[in-house]
Amino acid sequence: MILMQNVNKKFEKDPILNNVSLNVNKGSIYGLLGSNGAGKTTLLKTMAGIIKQKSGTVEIEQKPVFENYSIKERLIFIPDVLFFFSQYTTRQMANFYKNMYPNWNNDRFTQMQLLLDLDPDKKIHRFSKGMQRQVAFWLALCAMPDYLILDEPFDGLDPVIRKKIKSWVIQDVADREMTVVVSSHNLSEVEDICDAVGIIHRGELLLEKELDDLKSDIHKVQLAFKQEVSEDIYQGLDVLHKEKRGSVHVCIIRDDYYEIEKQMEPYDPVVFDILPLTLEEIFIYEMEGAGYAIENILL
Ligand SMILES: Nc1ncnc2c1ncn2[C@@H]1O[C@H](COP(=O)(O)OP(=O)(O)OP(=O)(O)O)[C@@H](O)[C@H]1O
Repeated sequence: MILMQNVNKKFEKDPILNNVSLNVNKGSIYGLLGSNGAGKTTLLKTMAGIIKQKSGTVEIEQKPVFENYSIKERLIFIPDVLFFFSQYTTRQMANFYKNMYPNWNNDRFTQMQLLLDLDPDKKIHRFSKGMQRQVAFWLALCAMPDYLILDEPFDGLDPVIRKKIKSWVIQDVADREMTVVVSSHNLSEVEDICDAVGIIHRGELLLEKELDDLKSDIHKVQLAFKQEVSEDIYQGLDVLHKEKRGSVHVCIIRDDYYEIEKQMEPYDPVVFDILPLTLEEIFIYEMEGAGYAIENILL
């Protein structure tokens, strides 16, 4: 489990992280979302123990991460700007990783070579940007980390490789409870793999939610009635947003499906549809409820 509590970080005098607290459960995939400059990279580097917070605590398995060698040999951070030793081939990097990470798996290195179709003896800097990213995942996953922290990991990967790598990550989460944190600007990019999502804006964590809770609990409802109806129809329901499109009422309600049905039935609607929301829609309304326009933060 990764736990950050009241973390503050400044660069010179500029506050970059403001009182950030977050919680990543073991064996889960946590999506960290935010616009350019929101503080995602700074937060991930702090979480990975690469930089030190000014105040607050950053712990993995209840131990501080910074300068903690026993945690770091089980944790891999793939940065948004990749780093490899110049002139090194993937095989040479693999030898370096073998010494750094005690759980290194050589058989896996050979198996993945076939699946990725990359030459391990070619100098990495001669690969394309997307291929270098594949090398980063290849090495990271062969190190068998318990914690994988990924900063904008899928940028530059083609859709086929992206799918393949996502499935390997998910497999490791399922098979051996690897814990993953992944940052992105794009909700739809991480929606299919995450169990929980946090949104950071100007160094503050605005929202942190488990996706299952969100999805089962929020609905788009379309209603039309023979006669005019008053606002009473919504009484007792948690309505996040409502608008009228012609004669159709469209509203977003955070409530149980059956509760909504029970409430509306006495008004005998001629149109009554309860629809699920996409994750992007859910966040738009959640953030609207918190007083933020998500368009300025993510879209
Ligand atoms: N080494 C540094 N020195 C000074 N300021 C920095 C440094 N690194 C980051 N910052 C500042 O911290 C803020 C947050 O940057 P950060 O890279 O964490 O954001 P981000 O959410 O990852 O952005 P992006 O999506 O653009 O990569 C920015 O205002 C940036 O200018």
